[in-house]
Amino acid sequence: MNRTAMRASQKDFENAMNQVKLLKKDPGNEVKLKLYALYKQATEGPCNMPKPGVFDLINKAKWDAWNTLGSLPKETARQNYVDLASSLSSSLESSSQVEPGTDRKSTGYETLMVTSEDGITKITLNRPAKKNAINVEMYHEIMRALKAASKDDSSITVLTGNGDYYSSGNDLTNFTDIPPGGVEEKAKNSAILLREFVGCFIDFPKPLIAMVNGPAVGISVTILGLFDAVYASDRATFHTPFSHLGQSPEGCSSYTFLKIMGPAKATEMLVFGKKLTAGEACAQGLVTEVFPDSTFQKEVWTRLKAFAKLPPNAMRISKEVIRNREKEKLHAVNAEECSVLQERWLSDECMNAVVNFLSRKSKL
Ligand SMILES: CCCCC/C=C/C(=O)SCCNC(=O)CCNC(=O)[C@H](O)C(C)(C)COP(=O)(O)OP(=O)(O)OC[C@H]1O[C@@H](n2cnc3c(N)ncnc32)[C@H](O)[C@@H]1OP(=O)(O)O
Repeated sequence: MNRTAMRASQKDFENAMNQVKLLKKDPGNEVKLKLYALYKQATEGPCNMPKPGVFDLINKAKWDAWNTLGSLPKETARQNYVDLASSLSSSLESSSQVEPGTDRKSTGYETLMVTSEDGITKITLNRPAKKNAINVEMYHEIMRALKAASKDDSSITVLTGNGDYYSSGNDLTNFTDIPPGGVEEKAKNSAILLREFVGCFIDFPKPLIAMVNGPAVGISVTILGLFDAVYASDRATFHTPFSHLGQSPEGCSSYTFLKIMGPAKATEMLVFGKKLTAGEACAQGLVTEVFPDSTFQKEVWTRLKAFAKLPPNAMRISKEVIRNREKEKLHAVNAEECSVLQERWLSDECMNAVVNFLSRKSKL
């Protein structure tokens, strides 16, 4: 077909936008910038935004991508958007089809390893090169894995990390993927995602145990207050640097941490970002027990295998008795924390912290 003769209709364009929303795999920042630029060119014409400041990295990248399209006609931009979306959905869909019998096929997860054995479902955060930072795909996969574990025939569920970190918390590049509705829409979508994610931990019906194999940051720490037991290697640290990041507590920690360690110690962690060693976290009640790193895996698995032999219904009902009267309160706290964060994510304090990390000017 002669491509220059093709003209994508408004309907084709809308279908292509839906196709992009439904992609199962992240196409990467470069492609997302192209899509953004073509969308803006197709709907508004040539770039009409003032050039953002040099430190406003995210908006600067978007401005550059749009501005590069010069005076490309709206119709051509619309056609190019449709072509790009269609090539993405075929290439990303086919690359997600793997040979039968491979690990990926057997687990169906991109960012996790999930195994079930000896009555224990083990969910391993598996982005070691990124210190197991939780990207949007991982949030969804953890929720999917928890829902599956709540229904499988295992008695207990374990969450741990692959590599030297347990998790470095929220993947800060999540903030760079801005939808057409802008940063407000991004903040709203993130608050919805976070609320659903934390809700899965509040409602998880079986004993849920964290094996904290190394440093833990941000949301990977706060949700520990919703686990039934937390075993830590003596290499682990616990760090919630929300003020440093212009953010505020989540994971119900504004409630659970106060109950667990009292307001003074909770404030040191949640407001002043004090990093705790595993020993300190244990002394304050956030961690159940600390093990030397050299024997951590062996000692904890021996214990977990013994737990998994206990009658599963008794364990489930005991958890219900212990936790159920708190559930309503926890959901209310979760909702409130998410709504405060939705505002925080739009603040200069938060945006500057993210830009500083992404431009490699800061680390925790
Ligand atoms: C949508 C729901 C939102 C829920 C709200 C959640 C809030 C939080 O979780 S707040 C906490 C956010 N986390 C951080 O601020 C941690 C940022 N990371 C760091 O400060 C450091 O990376 C480190 C201290 C965790 C580790 O430092 P280091 O040992 O020097 O290792 P690298 O920095 O070289 O990291 C290797 C590699 O991994 C990338 N990475 C690590 N953490 C994150 C992260 N949280 N987000 C995105 N990327 C992360 C890092 O950029 C390196 O990548 P490459 O340069 O590509 O190798």
